Amino acid sequence: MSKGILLVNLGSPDSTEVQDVRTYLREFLMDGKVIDTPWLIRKMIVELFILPKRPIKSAEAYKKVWTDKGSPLIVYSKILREKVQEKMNIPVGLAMRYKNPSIEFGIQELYNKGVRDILVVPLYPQYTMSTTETVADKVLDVQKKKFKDVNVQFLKAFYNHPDYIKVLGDSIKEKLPENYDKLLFSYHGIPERHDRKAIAAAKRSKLPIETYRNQCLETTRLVTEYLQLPEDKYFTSFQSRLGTDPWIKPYTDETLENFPTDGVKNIAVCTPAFVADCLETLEEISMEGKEDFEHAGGEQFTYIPCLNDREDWVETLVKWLEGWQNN
Ligand SMILES: C=CC1=C(C)c2cc3[nH]c(cc4nc(cc5[nH]c(cc1n2)c(C)c5CCC(=O)O)C(CCC(=O)O)=C4C)c(C)c3C=C
Ligand SMILES: [Fe+2]
Ligand SMILES: [Fe+2]
Repeated sequence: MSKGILLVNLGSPDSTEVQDVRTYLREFLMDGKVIDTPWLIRKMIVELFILPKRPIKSAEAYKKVWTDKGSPLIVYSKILREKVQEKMNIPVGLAMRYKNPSIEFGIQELYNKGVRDILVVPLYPQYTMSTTETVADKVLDVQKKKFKDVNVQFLKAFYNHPDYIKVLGDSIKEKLPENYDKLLFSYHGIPERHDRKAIAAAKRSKLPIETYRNQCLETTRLVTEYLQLPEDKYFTSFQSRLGTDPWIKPYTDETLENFPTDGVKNIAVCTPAFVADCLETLEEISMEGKEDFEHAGGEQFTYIPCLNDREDWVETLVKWLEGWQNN
């Protein structure tokens, strides 16, 4: 059967217009694996409490990072796809979980090229219900409805894969200033409840599972071991909290505000839950986070970019994908 690859990332609004941001947020937040309440309650939370005002604020944030070619997340994902395609002799497609190019479009493109056996690559190093699981649900849903003769498989989360740890470690080493007080690993957060659900599901199925929080801590542990950093030189925190539920801690915004009072004035920040720079890294961390840190008395803030289209990251992906192709 003819093989192909589908890279999948989260997705962005089609433009920075408030209406486009609202449509995007509606699709994203009405996903039951993102806001995991019964449908009616979710609909009320999203329509009454989030969608009236949040799109206005988010549209302003998107405007600060938008490029001539569109959203950074999509632009970097497209370049990554092109570079991986250049090195592979089977079709490589790209899709977004929300908005465009959709998963259905991505599978259709591969299908039109004769592909009937697809490896889906969720571009998230750590797995959790609001990322990897929802990609799998959507792909399987589309496959059952429209592509019954297509076989799909999924690349496993790679948060502890030695190849990934090496690429991430090298990307950090290249940007880490000589004199810094701490390297902050800021991961996207999730509600604590999502990890509790993962533990409960693992117990029921008797399968081993790492919570999302533990996967993040493991990525930090392996990278700092690779870089031989002493324990007092790094810290892990969780960003992008939404709503009033408790999310996994410690929170990045509080960490950045408290660092200077604790004598931590020169920092570098990396964001290993994201493989491509996006709103959450460029605006929330490298702009807002930097400003809050400096306002609290911080002196030096170095943002370490995501892997984006780094050559060693492209080569690593190609190595993994060829492993599947030749299997
Ligand atoms: C309940 C809400 C959210 C959960 C859970 C969540 C998990 C989660 N998200 C990412 C990756 C990204 N999130 C991005 C933006 C973003 N995330 C949420 C909410 C939740 N995320 C919102 C509302 C937004 C939109 C922006 C905003 O209004 O603040 C992005 C950036 C998208 C872009 O266009 O650049 C990414 C990437 C992960 C990895 C994750 C769980 C681990
Ligand atoms: Fe998010
Ligand atoms: Fe954010």
